Parts: sequence; C-alpha cells; structure tokens
Amino acid sequence: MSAKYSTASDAIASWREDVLTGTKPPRWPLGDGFDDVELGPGLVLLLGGAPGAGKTALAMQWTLDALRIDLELRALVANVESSPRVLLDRQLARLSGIPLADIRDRRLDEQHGDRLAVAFDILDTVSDRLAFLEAPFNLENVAAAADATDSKLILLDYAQRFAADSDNKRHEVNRLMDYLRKFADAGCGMLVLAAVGRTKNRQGQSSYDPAGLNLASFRESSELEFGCDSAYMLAPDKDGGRTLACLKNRHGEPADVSLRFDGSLQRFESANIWRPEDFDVSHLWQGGDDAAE
Ligand SMILES: Nc1ncnc2c1ncn2[C@@H]1O[C@H](COP(=O)(O)OP(=O)(O)OP(=O)(O)O)[C@@H](O)[C@H]1O
Repeated sequence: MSAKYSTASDAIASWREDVLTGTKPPRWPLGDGFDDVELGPGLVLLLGGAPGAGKTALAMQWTLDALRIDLELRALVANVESSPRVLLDRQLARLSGIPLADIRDRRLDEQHGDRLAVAFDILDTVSDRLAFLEAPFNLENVAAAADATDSKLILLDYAQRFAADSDNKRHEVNRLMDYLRKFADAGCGMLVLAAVGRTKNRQGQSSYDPAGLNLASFRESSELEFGCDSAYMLAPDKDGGRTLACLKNRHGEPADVSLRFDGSLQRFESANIWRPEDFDVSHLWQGGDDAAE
C-alpha cells in the first residue's frame, strides 16, 4: 500500500488562508440559547439521556431550527422508533403552540386555524430539504440516502440501533463510531442520540439518577465517548426543567445549558431567556393603589 499523508506545507497553505481571511469552521445555528453547542460539517455530537428525557424532541428542534435558519442546509433524519407522522405531530405542536395531545387526537377547529397556518408555512420552508430514512435502518442505507438527498446534517436516533446485530454488541457499537467518523470526514455533521445505562444511586439501587450519568454511561460503548467531538447528557432537574450537561467538548470549554422543557408543546428553551410571566409585578400596582388610598 502506498503511504497516505499530506505535508505541513500543503496543510498550512489553505489553513493560513482561512486564518488570515477570518474563515471560521462552518457551524449550523441551532436556535436561541444553543450558541455553545457546536454542530457542523466534520463534527460528531453525541446526545444521551434516560428514556423520555427529551432527546428526540431536542434533536428534532435543533434540526428543524437549523434548516429554518440556514437555507442551504439539507438534513436526513434516521429514527428507528418513530415514524415521520409522529415526529411531524410533535413539531407541529412546537411551531403552532397547540398542545400535542390535541394535535395527536386531531381535536382541531377554526380557533386553531391561524396558528396551524403559521406552523405549516414554516414546515413548507424546510420540507424539500428534510428527508426521513426508511427501512432498512443500517449505515449503508444512511450513506445512500444522505448521498441521494445531499444531506449534510444526519440525525441518528439512536446509535445503538444502528450497530449491526451481533453477539458482540459492544464490539459493534465501537465499530459504529469508526463509521460515524467517516461520515464526518466526508463533510457531514452527525447528531447522534445514544441510550444510556442505569447507574447505582446513593442507596445502591439501579437508576437513571442524573447525578450518576457520565461519559461511561453510554451503553455498550467506550468508543462512542472517545470518538465524538462533543458529548451531552440531557437530565431532568428537580424543578421540572432540564440540564443539558456537557460531558466533553473537544473544541472548547465544556459548558452546561439550563433549559425549560414544555412536554405538551415539545419545546425546549434556554432558562436564561426572559419571559414576562416569570416576573410578577402585580404587587407593585397593588402597592400603588394602597398608597393612593
Ligand atoms: N402530550 C404530552 N404532554 C406532555 N408531555 C408529553 C406529551 N407527549 C410526550 N410528552 C413527553 O415528552 C417527552 C418526549 O421525550 P422524547 O421521546 O423526546 O425522549 P427520548 O429521550 O428521546 O426518549 P426515548 O429514548 O424513550 O425515545 C417525554 O418525557 C414524554 O413524557
């Protein structure tokens, strides 16, 4: 085999050009509050969390918002567990502000008309740049579908299900990361959801206690944690919010993100974004009335 390498002069020529012209590595915007979360060509982002933590909801929100903001972007969603209709119901709830339960049961009438119209308009702006993988759910089909649709953002939900069936699942999941890196090297950005294993809590019981979840929690894999560029764990807070804990960030300082999650609307937002209802100022008016009497 002939040796494969590039000389430093080759590498420096294009790199120096980027540095001097201020050309940054491309990143896709993921919406308000997620500036520190890096997803773009060449990167593998791992997102873990207990069942029901909201991984799918958050990953779909990022994907749709990236498509809304970056009109050049195309995305492929490879979800083994949920059909496109189920995923679209959830996004319709988020974009329209109509509770998911009403959308799921189609309890919709004229009063929802305007909000539905706005949400469908938004979906129309992304629909020809968004594709859903159909069976077979394997990496060969992911590669073929990404090529056919020219998708650069690929959402895998979830990683362990894309490891070939085998008696040695751990080995297969480790091999999976090799393939994910090949997708990234080919210019794709990989948003990879991962199941996590239970850990022992302080009482010695097996649980998904957020305090015990760490890089080693990614089930059946050591390679997932080493091979990714960034790894996040989505965990419920005591007050019903979520913390997006950054366990690893190869290209920057790891920064956690505090989130609010509205399950009925499948909507995440940064806990740092100001909302009028968080500030009850009615007592000030009350005080004013008292003072006037
Ligand atoms: N109509 C609803 N009202 C309120 N909450 C809801 C409603 N429908 C779903 N949810 C909640 O939204 C969350 C959706 O989680 P999601 O499926 O994104 O989690 P996940 O981390 O991907 O889980 P899994 O690994 O089991 O797929 C769950 O906590 C679920 O209970």
